[in-house]
Amino acid sequence: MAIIEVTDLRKSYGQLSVLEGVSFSVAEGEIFGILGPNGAGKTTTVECVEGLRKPDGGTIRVLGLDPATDGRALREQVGVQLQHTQLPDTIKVWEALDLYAAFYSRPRDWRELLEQWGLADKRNARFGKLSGGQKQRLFIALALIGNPRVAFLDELTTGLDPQARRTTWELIKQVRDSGVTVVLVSHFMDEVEELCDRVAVVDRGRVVALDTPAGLVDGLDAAHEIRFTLMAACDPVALLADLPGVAEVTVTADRVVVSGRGDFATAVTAQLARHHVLVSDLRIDKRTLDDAFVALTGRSL
Ligand SMILES: Nc1ncnc2c1ncn2[C@@H]1O[C@H](COP(=O)(O)OP(=O)(O)OP(=O)(O)O)[C@@H](O)[C@H]1O
Repeated sequence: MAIIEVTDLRKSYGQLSVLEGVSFSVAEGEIFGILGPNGAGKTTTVECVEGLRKPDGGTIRVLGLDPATDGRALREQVGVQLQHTQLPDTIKVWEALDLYAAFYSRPRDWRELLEQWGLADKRNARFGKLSGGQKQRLFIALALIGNPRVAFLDELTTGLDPQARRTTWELIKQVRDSGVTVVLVSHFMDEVEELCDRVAVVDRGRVVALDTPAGLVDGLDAAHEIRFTLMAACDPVALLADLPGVAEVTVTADRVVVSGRGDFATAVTAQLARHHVLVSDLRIDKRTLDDAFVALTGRSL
């Protein structure tokens, strides 16, 4: 079931047209990513869906409600990650959670969230004294305090070290597994690849692709490649060209390049083993979400 439906969303700031017909839907229980270069219109899109900005055209339904007119009813069911400037430096961690819990009729127990997000020993610390990572985790805890059905998270792991990012990813998967739908705005390809069930790539105010991360990579014209050196004479074209997923086999002296799509690497390596073909320097060059992004937008993040 779609929990968010956005159809032909349009928005201009004065003469600047920022959204030119954005459409997508988010299914209940998924982690949905919004990926795009700077200025593509991601924040504008998400803030229209959250009811924080007013669109010029198109329709938005969140849990069947229009955020522009049913904001009050939606606020109970939607969690939004705050931006860094929105808490005073002097507020204590527990006070922030207690304050935000008071806005909701069925809030989560904030002590539980403190434990879950590794902030229990920072309960009495002032916001201004927290590290970047601790602030980030507090913002996520605040987005979840109202027991939302949908959570919007923007730049989830900015400022976190590699281990803290991995921990955050695991926690976000748990949030999804507990039934909360997550909309994630991100600049990080690895994060999107690891977390998102589906991704909308936004560029110049339009959705230029919408698929699973693997589907976006498979849609590339350029295929994955396997390269290896033959250690004894054999005919790799006869052996490999007809395997499922293989597009082309090129041989230059003893060096072989096999290009293909999907999981063709398993078929190729199994076939080599079955025919006792010994190879060396085997390398697999997989296309990545980064490649797909560059192909779709002409830019790298
Ligand atoms: N309130 C505003 N008034 C005028 N222009 C704005 C306003 N908010 C955003 N813009 C402009 O609209 C365009 C899209 O901005 P938006 O913040 O939606 O993009 P974004 O994809 O989220 O970018 P980033 O990744 O840099 O956050 C940009 O050119 C931005 O300068």
